[in-house]
Amino acid sequence: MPTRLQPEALGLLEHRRSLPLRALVEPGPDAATLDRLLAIAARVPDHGRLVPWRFIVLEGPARGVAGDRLDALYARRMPDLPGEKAHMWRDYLLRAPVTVVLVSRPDPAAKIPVFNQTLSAGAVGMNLMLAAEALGFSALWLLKWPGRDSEAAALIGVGEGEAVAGFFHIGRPAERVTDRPRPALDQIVTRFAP
Ligand SMILES: Cc1cc2nc3c(=O)[nH]c(=O)nc-3n(C[C@H](O)[C@H](O)[C@H](O)COP(=O)(O)O)c2cc1C
Repeated sequence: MPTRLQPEALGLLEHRRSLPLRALVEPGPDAATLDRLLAIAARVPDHGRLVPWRFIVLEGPARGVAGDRLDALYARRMPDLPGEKAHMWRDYLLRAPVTVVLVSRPDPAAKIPVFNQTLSAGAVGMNLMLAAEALGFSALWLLKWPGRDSEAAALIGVGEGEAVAGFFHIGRPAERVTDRPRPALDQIVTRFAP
């Protein structure tokens, strides 16, 4: 088959970069667009077709409710928390119009190694980033305390045996940012020379 370049796809792959949370603004994706975005995100290599990942969508007022619950737990954990941080997780979750929590749920009893299953979740994350961009949005992949603490993660519906692979904050891009340094190929590529 002849090679067919896809310039738009290449442009996206060669120039995409993350924006800061403050630059992800309303309007977020509507329900149909978010479904499309998640369907694209889920189109990844998946050894054994185990679907070892899932999504939890935080949108609308549910973001604030989730944030309040996280703030309450955070305050219990940190009795000396300064007053100005009392609502930090609420503020965090209300920044972007939509946040998708990507949950990794490898099956340890499966024949497929857990590592393979975990890598598949990472692939979902990157696909989600690219899908957001292709649909006219921008996404930021973060994994802060609410995703790393199992009790906090449970407050937003993450179960036992599951782990948060990332919070994907999605919105319209309100800023342009210059690229960050990328690794030089000679630092990361070697050729096996027997
Ligand atoms: C699993 C994962 C977790 C991350 N968590 C954070 C985070 O908590 N805070 C942060 O500043 N950046 C975090 N990052 C990095 C940002 O997502 C962002 O990608 C990076 O700063 C810029 O990359 P890009 O412009 O190439 O997309 C994380 C990245 C990954 C893959």
